[in-house]
Formats: sequence, structure tokens, C-alpha cells
Amino acid sequence: MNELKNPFASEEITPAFNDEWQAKRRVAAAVRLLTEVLVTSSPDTSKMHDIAEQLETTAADFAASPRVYGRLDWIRSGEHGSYGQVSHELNPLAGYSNPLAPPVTTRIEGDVAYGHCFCGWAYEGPPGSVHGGYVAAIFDQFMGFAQKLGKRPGMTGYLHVDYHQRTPLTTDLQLEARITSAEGRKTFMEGKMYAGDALTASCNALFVEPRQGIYSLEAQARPEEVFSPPASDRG
Ligand SMILES: CCCCCCCC/C=C\CCCCCCCC(=O)SCCNC(=O)CCNC(=O)[C@H](O)C(C)(C)COP(=O)(O)OP(=O)(O)OC[C@H]1O[C@@H](n2cnc3c(N)ncnc32)[C@H](O)[C@@H]1OP(=O)(O)O
Repeated sequence: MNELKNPFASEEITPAFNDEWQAKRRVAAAVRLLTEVLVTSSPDTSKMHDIAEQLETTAADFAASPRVYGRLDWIRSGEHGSYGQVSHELNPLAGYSNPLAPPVTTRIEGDVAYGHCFCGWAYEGPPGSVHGGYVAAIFDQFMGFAQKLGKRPGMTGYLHVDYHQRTPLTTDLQLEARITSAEGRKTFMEGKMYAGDALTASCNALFVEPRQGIYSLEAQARPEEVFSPPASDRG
């Protein structure tokens, strides 16, 4: 399968589809940086109000450009890439063009998937440690990608996470996943998260292929069935 069309392709190995996404990746990186600075700095209050005003102006400027809501809307014109390419950019855990994404990157080597992730201070749960909900979200994304190891990718049926010790912030986190068994539409997997040599969390997950296959989700979804905000919110 062409990597660029593959929704499971990792940002680590796939460049931006075009200049638009390259530029969006840059904006996303700036927003990520802003988030990190926001939660780790203490300017005086009046300076913060000034910063807020500048950012509000920037957001309003940005919002005046043509708006596109949701992946199906993004692919409609054909100018922004395929469903896979757009997902690749906007995925909330792995998309370089989505500032919510830490991001999680992944690669396949033989029958093991490897990945990594780096969580800054905005992800703090317990002191100095990644919030457990983000640990689970990182696993969900990573295991979802790692299904590429198998033959019948699906949606997460369950994700059981064991938290062995706190997962440190500002540390390169290494991820590893394997398929443990597969049975019809069901793929059972295990995953591990390491900080250096320390196993901080592990998971067991079941992914279930939809009856018509994973790509049927895209084909079945009609634009009118997809949530979009009222016209008044479209800026
Ligand atoms: C417009 C979209 C286009 C997309 C197209 C491109 C694809 C690219 C994809 C991804 C790329 C990036 C990677 C991201 C990764 C992120 C992953 C997520 O976060 S996924 C979101 C969270 N998960 C859900 O929202 C699932 C919601 N649940 C469901 O949709 C269904 O429940 C589903 C599909 C999981 C199962 O539905 P059934 O109708 O097939 O159910 P039955 O036939 O009863 O189950 C089949 C077998 O699975 C077992 N099963 C199902 N759920 C189970 C569970 N929770 N625990 C244990 N067994 C379970 C059942 O017992 C059954 O087993 P027996 O055949 O009898 O042996």
C-alpha cells in the first residue's frame, strides 16, 4: 500500500502531503510551544492580558480564512489530500498539524511496532508525571497503528492499561506493541511504554474489525451525517 494513502502511516516516516500541511505543521508546532510556555511561565498579569489580546487577534485573523470542519469535509475538494493523508495530519495523538498531538510516532519492524512520544509540562498529572488519561490515549493511538502488523485492522473494543510506575514528563517515551493472537475480526494485542529501561505502563487491547472492514467506515459516512457546527459559528 502506498504509505501516503495509508491512514496508519507514521509522521516519523511520512513528509507533509503539500506546502499547506507543511505550513500547518509549523503553526501547530508554534501552538504547542505556546502551550508549554503557558503552563510553565508566570509573567505579570497585565502582560498576560496583552498576550491574550494578541492571541485573540491572531485567532480571529485565522478564523476569517475558509473553514473546513472534519475529515470528510477536508477531502471533498480533493485539494488537501486523501482521507488517510488528512488523518495523518490531524490525528489528535499523532498528527503533526494538530497541536493537541504530543505527537506519537510509530514504525513497524518485522512483527513488532515501535514508537515514541515526548510529553511536556502540559501533560502533567501526578507531580512530574504524565496524566494517566494521556498514557491511555497514547496507547490507544499507538496500538491502533500497530494493528498494521495484522491483517484485519479495526476499532478499539477494549483497552486495559496497567500503570506500573509514574511515567515521567519531558522524557523520550519508547513504545512497543505486538499482536498476541487474532481470531476472525478480533485482534488481541499487548503494548508497553518505557522511560529508559523502566517499564512505566503496559496494556492489553482488543481491536475489532467492523463487519464491512475498517475502510467501510469512511465509505458509509455521508457528509450530512457528520456533525458540523451551525453556520453562525463558521467564522
Ligand atoms: C469516518 C471514519 C473513516 C475511517 C476510515 C479509516 C480507518 C483508519 C483507522 C485508524 C487509523 C489510526 C489509528 C487510530 C487508532 C484509534 C483507535 C480508536 O480510538 S477507535 C475509537 C474507539 N473505539 C470505538 O469507538 C469502537 C466503538 N465500538 C464499535 O464500533 C463496536 O462495538 C465494535 C466495532 C468494536 C464491535 O462491533 P460489532 O458489531 O463487530 O460487535 P460484535 O459482532 O458483537 O463483536 C465482534 C466480536 O468482538 C467481541 N467484542 C466486541 N467488543 C468487545 C469488548 N469490548 N470486549 C470483548 N469482546 C468484544 C465480540 O464478543 C465478538 O466476538 P465473537 O465473534 O462473538 O467471538
